[in-house]
Amino acid sequence: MTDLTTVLETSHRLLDGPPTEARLHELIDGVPHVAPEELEPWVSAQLAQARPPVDLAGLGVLTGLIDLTSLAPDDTPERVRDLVARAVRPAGETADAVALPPTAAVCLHADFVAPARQALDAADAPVALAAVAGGFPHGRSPLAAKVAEVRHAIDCGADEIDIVIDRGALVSGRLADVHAWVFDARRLVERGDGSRALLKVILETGELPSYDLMLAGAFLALLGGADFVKTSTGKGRRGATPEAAAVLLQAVAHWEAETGQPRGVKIAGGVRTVDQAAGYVRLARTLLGDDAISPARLRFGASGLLDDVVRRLDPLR
Ligand SMILES: O=C[C@H](O)COP(=O)(O)O
Repeated sequence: MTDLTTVLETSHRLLDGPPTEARLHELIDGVPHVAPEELEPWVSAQLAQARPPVDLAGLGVLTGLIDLTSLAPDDTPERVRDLVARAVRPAGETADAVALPPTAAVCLHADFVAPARQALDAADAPVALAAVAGGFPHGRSPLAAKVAEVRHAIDCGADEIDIVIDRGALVSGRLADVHAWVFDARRLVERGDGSRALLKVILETGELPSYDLMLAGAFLALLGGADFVKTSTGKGRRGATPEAAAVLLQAVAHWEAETGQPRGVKIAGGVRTVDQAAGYVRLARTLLGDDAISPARLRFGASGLLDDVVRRLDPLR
């Protein structure tokens, strides 16, 4: 895991100084441009070669990449406990339960971290607790409120924090503001005992007008210390698309080439079927390599994907 000093040193090296507006613009201008006329046919060709998993092992790998999510306005502590039980034992209390591993994480609103922590600790299973925080889904709360929400989630025991970028700042070219909020959040996920939570940064790609802006936002998030860049909140007009995921994967590949630091991509919003997920896995494998097909590098933030995984167990029982 990259520590805060490394984040600062890497940023200083790439920018050749502090994160001023001018230096950030220069850096982002140097990130390879995404041409839609090349990206879109390339993505289609990749998707045509995707092979959905058909056996228990393959479905298990996919399960282990899921951040099982509930971000409904009418969530309750009871629903949160059910979600945790499902994440821990995705196939339920049957003999097949051994066939599927736990999901990578559960992902919840920040006010449900405490009951989820309790349930996860009681289950003693390797499932991380992720919370959306910082004015999710729009990020338009005052900074003090965003800070307090992230801290609350950390203090209640979150292992991972999903924040949204300042999209207005990105779209209007205020790159220093985009970077500053990510870096603030990166500092906030540090705990008093020297450990820290993971930071995932949501671009809300479905609301961004160009692939270049997605790439710029993702690269700024990585520069600010994001462990993962994430496509969507699931609350926008459009969730993840294979093209947006490919752009974020390219940003992570470029980051790794420049810094030697591996980072991850979380694909979220509207991923409901194993076939869809297989397309994204294909893109990740092609752009980041086989080793990236692990929860340290690839996640699916999804409320319904696990249902399809479990459905596909039926013929195998
Ligand atoms: O971060 C996760 C998303 O909110 C999940 O979206 P979904 O309900 O479309 O799967």
